Amino acid sequence: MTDVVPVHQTELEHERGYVAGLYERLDELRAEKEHQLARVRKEGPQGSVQNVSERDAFATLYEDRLAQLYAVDDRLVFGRLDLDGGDERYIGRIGLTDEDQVRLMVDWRAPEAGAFYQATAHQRLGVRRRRHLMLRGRTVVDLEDDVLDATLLDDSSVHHGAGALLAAVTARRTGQMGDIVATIQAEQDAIIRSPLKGVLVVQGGPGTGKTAVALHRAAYLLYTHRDRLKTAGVLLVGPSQSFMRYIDRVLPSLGETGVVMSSLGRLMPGIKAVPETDRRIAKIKGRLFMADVVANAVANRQRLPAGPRKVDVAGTVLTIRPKQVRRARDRARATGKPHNEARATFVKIMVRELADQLKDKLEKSSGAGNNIDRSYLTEDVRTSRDVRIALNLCWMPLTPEKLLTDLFSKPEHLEMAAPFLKAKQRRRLLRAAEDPWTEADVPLLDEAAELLGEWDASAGRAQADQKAARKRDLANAEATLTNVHSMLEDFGVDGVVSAEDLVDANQAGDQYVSAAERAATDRTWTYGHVVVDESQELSPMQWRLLMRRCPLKSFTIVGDIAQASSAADVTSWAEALEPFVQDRWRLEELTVNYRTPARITRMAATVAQAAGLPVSTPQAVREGDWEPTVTRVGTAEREAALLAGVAEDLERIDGGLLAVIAPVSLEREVAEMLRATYADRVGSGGGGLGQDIVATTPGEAKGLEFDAVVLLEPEQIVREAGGVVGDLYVAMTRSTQTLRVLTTGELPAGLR
Ligand SMILES: Nc1ncnc2c1ncn2[C@@H]1O[C@H](COP(=O)(O)OP(=O)(O)OP(=O)(O)O)[C@@H](O)[C@H]1O
Repeated sequence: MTDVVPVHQTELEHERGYVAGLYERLDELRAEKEHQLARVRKEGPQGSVQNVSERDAFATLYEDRLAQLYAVDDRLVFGRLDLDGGDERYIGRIGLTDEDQVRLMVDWRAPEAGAFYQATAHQRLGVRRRRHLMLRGRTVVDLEDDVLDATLLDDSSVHHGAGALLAAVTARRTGQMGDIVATIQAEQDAIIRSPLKGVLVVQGGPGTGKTAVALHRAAYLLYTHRDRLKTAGVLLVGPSQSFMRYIDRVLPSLGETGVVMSSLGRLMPGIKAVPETDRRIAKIKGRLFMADVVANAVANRQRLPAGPRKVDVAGTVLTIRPKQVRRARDRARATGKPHNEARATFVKIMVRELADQLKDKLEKSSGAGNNIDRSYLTEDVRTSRDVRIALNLCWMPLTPEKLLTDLFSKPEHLEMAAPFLKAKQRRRLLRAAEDPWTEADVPLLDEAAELLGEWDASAGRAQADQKAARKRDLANAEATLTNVHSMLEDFGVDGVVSAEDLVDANQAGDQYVSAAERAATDRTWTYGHVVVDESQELSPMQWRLLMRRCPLKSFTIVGDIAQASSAADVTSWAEALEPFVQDRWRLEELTVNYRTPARITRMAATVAQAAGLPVSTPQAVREGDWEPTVTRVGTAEREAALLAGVAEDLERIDGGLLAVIAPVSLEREVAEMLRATYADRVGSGGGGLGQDIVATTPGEAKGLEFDAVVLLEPEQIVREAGGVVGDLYVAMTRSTQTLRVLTTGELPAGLR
């Protein structure tokens, strides 16, 4: 009898040998870069300015490359293609060549790697066999072959494993999202590699890999369109800080660090907004008419005095008349500049007119002729405290924060700016001046910043100077690049470095900041591409802000319209996008659920459909081991039932991650209950180090996943969402293994 193990073993040994070679090369490259970096650093700050800045530019390049080489260590290689011509092609996180430029491994994003994800038995794309390599540490521990060429089926080297995809989707969750680079499915790959231009909407039910696809697409676009995107950058927007923490390791593991990641609450540099807990407020602040409210609020800060106003200029009393202010105001507004910048025009006109008035008065009182120096008079007017106060009352320089604080804390300001809102709606918007900014305020602050412009006109000039200097530097850098071309080639980075890289590196020496870092701190930065996750949640005002961040309108928008909470207030992508791009967007759909077992998706879909949500019948990759349960208990028994359920589920998931998802009003109580038994094991969001139990809410759990979910009081969750079932649907679809529903009251339709 022939034993199958030796054949498998032979193949395994073969792959181990090859993979060891790849790691050897990786180590070599690291050592090389370390050495080059040390050498450059050792040179110290000598030589001409140009030498010093060239040295800094190289140091930064080596540091970036080193960071990338270190980030890709885990599962460096994951696939092999056997091609018709007899060639073998290894697919991994980055491309590797040996000293003679012979290719050892292809970057998964390169066109030559596409077949790894796209080839099927029907459309082989020249592939005879696709092999998945499963690694632990640096060792290949298993193989899995997809045979696409039927003549290979009897080949003894073919190995059918347990299924790379199944192994990936059943792996225990850690509270941190991992990449899916080894098992991207064909429908996902087509989206990841879709062209850069235009607006791409990716619609998919829960767990279909929308977040994973969004992240891999960001990495793919940066790789494929490096020239265009390296300097402008890519912005990735997610719903909350806990979500951003959940996904923040994925891009580095794909060797990419150039993406600016931001939650909706952090899109305005310098503002750390908290979630808006009152959905009614979020809804009002999210509507597009708020742009008019903000514009009105700005216009209302360009005021006419009620009557003539006397001002003292160096002992002479002058009069500021409403008519005069109106004229100056109209001319300043006609410049089309933002408030703070147009103010300079307003002040200039007023000062000139007052100086004329002063001149007349002085001449009249002294009887002197036309011989008073105008510049002295202008200076007198300008430095008069009375004049300064009077002009400020007419046209005060403002920050976005000050404008909105006044707007929402002074009822008369709000009434003037939003006369078309009902009194009840305006009352709802009022807040104390010291209240923290919420996510719903961020687009309004951004709108205000846009209309107010730079605080100080000289800051605008400084920016223009900076731009001119940058242009000069770019020209110099182009010249430098030509000189160092051959040097770069030696280091294997030619083409990776651009003139912009050199300028950036030159600008600040050790305080070098990448395009991504600069973009993250500059509100007016415009990106080359924007990826938006959980985008069904965005309000029209949030869309408006994001559209401003990418005038080229190059977007990847992923989400599930059925998961929308009530605050988002949209029922279709067409409705959400129409105001900004009309019908110029394309739709792709993801149809397979990789997260949630079929038993759970069926129950969640029933609940969604009972509420009239347009949820299609889910297709899940596995059935799951445990039937979801729904239990009704008396209020007095709720705690005991919860703790018993948690204990049982923890045992089932054996070291995995468990979440109790509760209505917002119960979250704190639930966290305390859990802490009384599990102490430090209890965390929030996606959990933390050593925390395998999480107390959370449907809003916070959006986009995250857990091995077990215990869901408390579903009817109350629906009530808190203003009767919309989206949040409950989100909560029910977070689990990778078990779902347990506990209620003391009614149950929503579909769960009864
Ligand atoms: N091709 C794949 N191979 C392995 N795992 C995958 C694949 N696609 C998705 N997954 C896994 O399925 C889970 C769900 O993916 P993801 O969070 O991206 O879904 P989603 O569509 O954004 O979900 P939701 O809208 O419910 O938040 C993740 O654990 C992800 O790693």
